Amino acid sequence: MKPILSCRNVMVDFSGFKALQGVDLDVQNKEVLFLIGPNGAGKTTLLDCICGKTRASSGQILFEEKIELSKLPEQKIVQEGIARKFQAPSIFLHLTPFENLEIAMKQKKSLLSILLAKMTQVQHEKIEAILKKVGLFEDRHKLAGSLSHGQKQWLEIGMQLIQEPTLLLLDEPIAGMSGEERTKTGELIKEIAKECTVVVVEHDMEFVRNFSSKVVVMHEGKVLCQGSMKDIQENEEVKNVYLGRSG
Ligand SMILES: Nc1ncnc2c1ncn2[C@@H]1O[C@H](COP(=O)(O)OP(=O)(O)OP(=O)(O)O)[C@@H](O)[C@H]1O
Repeated sequence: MKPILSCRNVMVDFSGFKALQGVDLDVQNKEVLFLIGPNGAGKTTLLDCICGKTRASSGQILFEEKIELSKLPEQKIVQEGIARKFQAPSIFLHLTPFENLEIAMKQKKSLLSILLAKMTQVQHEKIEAILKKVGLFEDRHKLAGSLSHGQKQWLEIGMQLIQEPTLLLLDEPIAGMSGEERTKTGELIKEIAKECTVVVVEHDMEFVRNFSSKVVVMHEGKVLCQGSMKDIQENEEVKNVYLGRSG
């Protein structure tokens, strides 16, 4: 099977500091791939390179076998179907979940024109479907600022999903969440992966164990190893650099 995303020898140099030192990674269509590894391993930098926030100093990042992402501006990468959710939610707290999704759906217009413009029935239904998917339908008319931390994160995921991405990048999506919210987020990721490939940066090993289809371990700007969670846990190098001897 051809990978949906293929990174070859990707390097990032921050004024002499080599944050990525030749990353080779294939991501298959509709898999839930977890990127793990010690602090500073380069996980976030790799997501930044894929979505165009950071430029690779060399190497290739090929999307859908033909689109060279390392040459494209961020907005064009979004248009190609790659969505990125950052750690901190960037939702409008003084608007409702419904309105937030409305804005995300019509990204390029001004805030006022979006809220004044009439919505088609199809658009309305699309927003409602996303609200149901992320578990916010009941709360769709509350102020987003009054939602729990987990609900705010789900709203932001919904704002990415409404763009109908092919590849969704999530950076530590369960940070700060309660146990119940973590499980719901894992279930949501599994649901999303029916239609979209998902790459998740995560430190919580229980979460990775429960919801990953593939795990990639990064260390010092490179891929150290990859496989199932079981493969990873049995790998001696991974035990040494990350999971510890008891891991
Ligand atoms: N803009 C930057 N300028 C200089 N160095 C940077 C920059 N961004 C990241 N780094 C460095 O690059 C290395 C990789 O950082 P990155 O955030 O990708 O690691 P990470 O694996 O995501 O770590 P964590 O798990 O702590 O989030 C770190 O040493 C970091 O300090």
